[in-house]
Amino acid sequence: MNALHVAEYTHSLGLQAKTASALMAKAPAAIKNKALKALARLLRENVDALQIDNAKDLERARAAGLAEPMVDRLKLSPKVLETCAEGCEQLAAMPDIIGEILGMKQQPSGIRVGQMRVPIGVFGMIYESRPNVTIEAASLSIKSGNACILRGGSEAIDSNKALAKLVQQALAEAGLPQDAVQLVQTTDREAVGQLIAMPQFVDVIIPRGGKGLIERISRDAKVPVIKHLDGNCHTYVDDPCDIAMAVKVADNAKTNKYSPCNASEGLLVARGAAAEFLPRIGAVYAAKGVEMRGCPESLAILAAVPAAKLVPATEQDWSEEYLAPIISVKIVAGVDEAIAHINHYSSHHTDAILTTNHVHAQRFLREVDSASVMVNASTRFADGFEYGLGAEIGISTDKFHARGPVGIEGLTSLKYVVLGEGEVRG
Ligand SMILES: NC(=O)C1=CN([C@@H]2O[C@H](COP(=O)(O)OP(=O)(O)OC[C@H]3O[C@@H](n4cnc5c(N)ncnc54)[C@H](OP(=O)(O)O)[C@@H]3O)[C@@H](O)[C@H]2O)C=CC1
Ligand SMILES: N[C@@H](CCC(=O)OP(=O)(O)O)C(=O)O
Repeated sequence: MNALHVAEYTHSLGLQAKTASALMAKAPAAIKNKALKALARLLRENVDALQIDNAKDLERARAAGLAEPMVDRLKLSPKVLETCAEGCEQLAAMPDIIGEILGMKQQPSGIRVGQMRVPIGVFGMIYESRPNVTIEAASLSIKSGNACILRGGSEAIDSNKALAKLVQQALAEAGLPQDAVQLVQTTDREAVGQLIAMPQFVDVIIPRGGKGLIERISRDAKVPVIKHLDGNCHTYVDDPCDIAMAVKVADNAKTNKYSPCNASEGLLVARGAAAEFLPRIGAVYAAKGVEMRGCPESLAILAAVPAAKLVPATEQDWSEEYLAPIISVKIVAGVDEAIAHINHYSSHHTDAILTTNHVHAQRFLREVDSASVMVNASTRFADGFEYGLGAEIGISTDKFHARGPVGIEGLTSLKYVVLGEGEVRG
């Protein structure tokens, strides 16, 4: 496709989405739930076929030398597909919030004023090469009565095309417009440029990705944006803290999975806890092959850990999102320095304190300026499903409209509803 064809193609996706969105906005809950249940069934019926399409993506990715954590996120294993199917069923079982009226109150003039929850309309989403996101985004879009245009990562194109076909089949089975969920079928980035510049069709753009994507969106978007960007997340081990718990949580926060945006990339340790904590977490990371990029003081302690991969940290490391078996390690004086470091270097995604001091915990929750702030829990929990939202569009690193994991509510807005009996303003 040349640039002109990409523009025409993206324009047609926009027009179709806009038309479908009007039908989705008034679709009854039972019909939307029928589509979600049909999608769950189709995912289960097509596990083998989906593996074949996914294998094409995996083969290309391996041939291109994609890093193992990135290959891992590309996989559509039967387990991943079952989780997607269960997610659709869970969304179907959740109450429909579209059309609900909140806070209706009579005013001195006699009119009653409340707010009605309505779909946003059409959202365009650009996301990484993780094909299960196609199902999470599609299912949330259906449940929230929106239409969407999905542009997944180019490495996942075959998997995404196969999944999008099933989504459209499910929509058709339920009698909903197939164009309510459309996948951009080309990997040409020109389509991204078009998608973010069609305010006549697209109400909001959700970019889910790293720094290259941020730059493009900031430069070219003509549509409102809810950013879902990089995660330079921290775990701060306080003094005092339960050291055994801190080792378990800091291990999970880094090594449970390396590619997600909610994995911890920085480990801060209070000076008073370092002598006891660092050798223990150092041994765990060493056993898992995690490289530790430390400040001089932390390296002096970690040097005693057999087989530890130690590298002196540079200034750049404090800002780095590795998405790999690497973590930066810094000893800080205490909670004040930890909060200051996080507010300076973190990407305001998710940060955690591990402590037994209530005042320190409260200060961390109030003073750390991130979308999720946690006490005694792994940053890996920053996820819509884990937060009880059923599924997630992603983790918003913006402050407006939606912040943190975004579920159904994040895809809606509230409009004012005014009910009168002929009142006029004096
Ligand atoms: N906050 C959140 O919810 C989430 C954030 N992330 C973040 O995403 C990043 C990891 O994913 P990664 O795949 O490396 O992210 P990228 O930003 O490289 O890619 C994400 C998507 O953006 C597209 N893209 C990237 N740059 C451009 C550009 N200049 N113009 C047009 N499209 C572009 C990619 O397309 P193409 O395939 O063509 O490269 C892909 O579809 C990490 O920073 C991670 O934290 C990941 C998941 C969730
Ligand atoms: N909320 C998700 C994070 C998804 C995420 O960041 O994905 P990716 O960057 O593709 O590895 C989870 O924890 O499963």
